[in-house]
Amino acid sequence: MSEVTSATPESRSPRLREKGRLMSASEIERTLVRLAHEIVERNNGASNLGLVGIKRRGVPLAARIGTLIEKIEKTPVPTGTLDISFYRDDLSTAGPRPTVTQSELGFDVNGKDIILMDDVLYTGRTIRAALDALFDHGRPKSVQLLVLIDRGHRELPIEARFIGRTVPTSRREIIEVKLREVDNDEQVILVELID
Ligand SMILES: O=P(O)(O)OC[C@H]1O[C@H](OP(=O)(O)OP(=O)(O)O)[C@H](O)[C@@H]1O
Ligand SMILES: O=c1cc[nH]c(=O)[nH]1
Repeated sequence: MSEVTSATPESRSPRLREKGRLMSASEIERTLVRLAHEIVERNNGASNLGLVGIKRRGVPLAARIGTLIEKIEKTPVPTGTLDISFYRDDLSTAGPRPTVTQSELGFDVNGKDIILMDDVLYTGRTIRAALDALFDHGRPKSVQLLVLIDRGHRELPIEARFIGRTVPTSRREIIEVKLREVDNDEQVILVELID
């Protein structure tokens, strides 16, 4: 039986089937606590750190990890946001009017050890674009990548230093990260494309 969801083939949404929950809200929270400790341990403290979240879900991750590091080290960590939609190398497939927004980093990245954060690492193209955007703001001492989920299938030589969970996936699967600040829900689920 074929599924018809709209008048034209172009506007049909792919059918998705939920395969299971990978992380609950409390598992996400515990993972972020562990990652905050790892960041501090591997950087000998937090004094030279700057946190940068990639819109959309990297932003609440950076904010939460910033709060956790502040609790551990008793010092605030500069935290900013990158919106990389303008820098993606696949704009032609991103829709007719991709949004272009100014990034508000809000602190000087020069000489800092930057922890760049996103929810999912897949092909690596978002991170490549984020690095371009970041270096438009200055020259950090280092850039270390943190992702909540690494699902494999890299198309570029990009690896994360801090990983919440490594999830082997097929290309027909999608990881959906839901965070309360963005989605009014909190979990990570695995879904499968069935169209
Ligand atoms: O490694 P990549 O192949 O670049 O994929 C990873 C990116 O895909 C998702 O963003 P998406 O473009 O779906 O936008 P969203 O964050 O607004 O959901 C996710 O949040 C990562 O940023
Ligand atoms: O599975 C994926 C791939 C890219 N981005 C996501 O959010 N999930």
